[in-house]
Formats: sequence, structure tokens, C-alpha cells
Amino acid sequence: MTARIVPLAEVHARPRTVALGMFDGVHLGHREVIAGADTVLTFHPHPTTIIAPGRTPPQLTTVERRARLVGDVGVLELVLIPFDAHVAGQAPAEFVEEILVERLDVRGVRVGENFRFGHGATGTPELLAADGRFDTTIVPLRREGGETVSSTRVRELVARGEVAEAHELLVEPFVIGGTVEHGEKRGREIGFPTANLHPPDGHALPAHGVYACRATLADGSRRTAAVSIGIRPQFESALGVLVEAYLLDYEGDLYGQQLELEFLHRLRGEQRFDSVDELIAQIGRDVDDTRRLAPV
Ligand SMILES: Cc1cc2nc3c(=O)[nH]c(=O)nc-3n(C[C@H](O)[C@H](O)[C@H](O)COP(=O)(O)O)c2cc1C
Ligand SMILES: Nc1ncnc2c1ncn2[C@@H]1O[C@H](COP(=O)(O)OP(=O)(O)O)[C@@H](O)[C@H]1O
Repeated sequence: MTARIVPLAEVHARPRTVALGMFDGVHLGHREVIAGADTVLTFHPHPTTIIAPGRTPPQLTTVERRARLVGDVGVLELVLIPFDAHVAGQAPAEFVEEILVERLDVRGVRVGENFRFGHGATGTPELLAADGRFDTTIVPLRREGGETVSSTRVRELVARGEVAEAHELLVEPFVIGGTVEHGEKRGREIGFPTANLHPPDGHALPAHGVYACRATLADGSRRTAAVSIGIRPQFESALGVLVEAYLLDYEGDLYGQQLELEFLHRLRGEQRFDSVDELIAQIGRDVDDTRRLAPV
């Protein structure tokens, strides 16, 4: 069940166990921090939008997806702290007093060992642990395949198109959701109509190429989908980078609908063929591969 998204200003104080962090992706390591907490407290928008504008890393998960993922592991509320000038300038002790103790009435706090907070990121897990008003659990960084699991590592996998490897660290597949927009109406002419998705601004995208995915439609139904991400070198297009999904065994109108894509396997890079017929033949093979790799 999805966790309730609550802005800090609307939260009610009650005895809580709170996990603190950004938790972008809700990966294996995050899940160890979150386990046993009833509340996740996170900063939104991302702190770098204030501290280092233009340097916000591409996001693996929207707030809505994070709420769903943390809800699935038992969290009831996802509390959002607007990371504004006030919070950015707050000393660690003030953050603890005002937000953790007064607003939230925390009894338990769970953080990863590299968590930092407060002005200049000077607040540490040890500082939390020294506070006798609540119990602090400091969770060691999870390692997998000899390396620390981190959002950065998952972003790198996604950026290289290694979505199956990202899936392993994320536990759930990497997902892009968005509204279906109008394209150039060429898809239906070549026999493969594609729903063109507009991903949220700042969201991570897999490397250009073709992927076997599972799609969830607005009504909750699921379809296998062959998805192309890129600039479509076969055709001159002014549309920039597109995320396009051909839904197998589907006919209907998706314009304006919300569509969610789970990326399961990378099939190939995007190509320019000698003829459109060759592109069509290749898309046919992509669709066969997709049916095998992403059954619903
Ligand atoms: C599975 C799949 C693979 C694709 N591979 C390529 C490709 O390698 N090169 C390319 O230029 N376009 C590729 N496309 C994009 C098509 O060219 C595009 O869907 C078509 O131009 C329709 O565009 P429209 O939705 O704007 O009408 C692929 C599309 C799909 C669904
Ligand atoms: N199997 C399908 N997969 C994807 N879209 C489909 C499918 N069947 C019908 N559609 C509809 O057709 C549209 C895509 O057709 P297309 O000719 O590629 O137009 P556009 O260029 O506007 O994307 C989708 O947005 C959707 O409304």
C-alpha cells in the first residue's frame, strides 16, 4: 500500500520511528534503513536545487513512486521537508529540536551511516545517537558485488542502459511514468503505433536504445511493451529525445493517459537502417524478443 505523502507543515506529532534520507530509488541499501520505520522523512525538492542549482542528479523515482515503494515495505507516511533557505541554514541541533522532536515527536530514528544534515551538512549520525530523547539506529552501507549500493551507482547503470542490473539493486524495476502525447503519426503507418511519453522533468532516462518493458495503463491493466528511447536517427525529427512504447496486443487511444513503463531488459542501441523496410523488420524482431523477455 502506498504511504501517505504529507508536507511537514501538515504533519501531526505522534510517537514515531522515522527513517531519514533522500532514498531516491528505494534501493537495497535504503530498504535496510527504512525497515521497521513507520515514517520516512525526506527533503523535497532535492537540496541541490537550492545549494547547487543545475547540479541536481537525475531522479530515479518521483515522490509518488517513492511513496508507493516505501509503503510496500510498511511505511505509513512520507513526510516532505521543503528544502528552502530556512532549512538550508538550520544548524543540526535546531533541525533535531524543531523538526524531529517538536513537530514529529520521534522516539526512534534510523539513518544510513553516511547521512548528513543541517547547515553545511555538519549534522552526523553520531550527533543523533548522542541525543537521549530518542533511539538512533545507524545502518552500515549495504554492499553488493564488492561495491557499496548507492543511488549514484544505480543512476550510472541506468545511464548505460543496464536496466536489468539496476533492477537487481532497486529490487523493483526502474520505472518511467508520464502522459501520452501526440507524435508525428508515423508509427501507425509503419505498423507499430507508439505511445510517446513525456517523462517528468529531471527524471533519469536509460541510454538511447530499445528495451523490453512492462507497461501499466491508467486503468491498472498491464501489457508487454517494446520501448524505444532516443532521437530516431531513421527520421529527421524536431521532437528531441523521445520515450516511445509499442504495446503488444493492444488497440485503442492512449492520448492524455498516464502510462508507466517498467524497464526489464535492454535489446540494442538505436540505429539508422538503409531503408524504412529494414527498420520495420528489425522492430518486428524487437517485438518478438520483447514478448519472450517481458511477459505479463
Ligand atoms: C521497438 C522499437 C524500436 C525502434 N528502433 C528504432 C531505431 O533503431 N531507429 C530509429 O530511428 N527509430 C526507431 N524506432 C522509432 C520509430 O522510428 C518511431 O516509432 C516511428 O518513427 C514513429 O514515430 P511517431 O510515434 O512520432 O509516429 C523504434 C520504435 C520501436 C517501437
Ligand atoms: N498497440 C499500441 N501501442 C501504442 N499506442 C497505440 C497502440 N494502439 C493504438 N495506439 C494509439 O496510437 C498512438 C500512437 O500512434 P502513432 O501513429 O505512433 O502516433 P503518434 O505519432 O502521435 O505517437 C498512441 O498514442 C495511442 O493513442
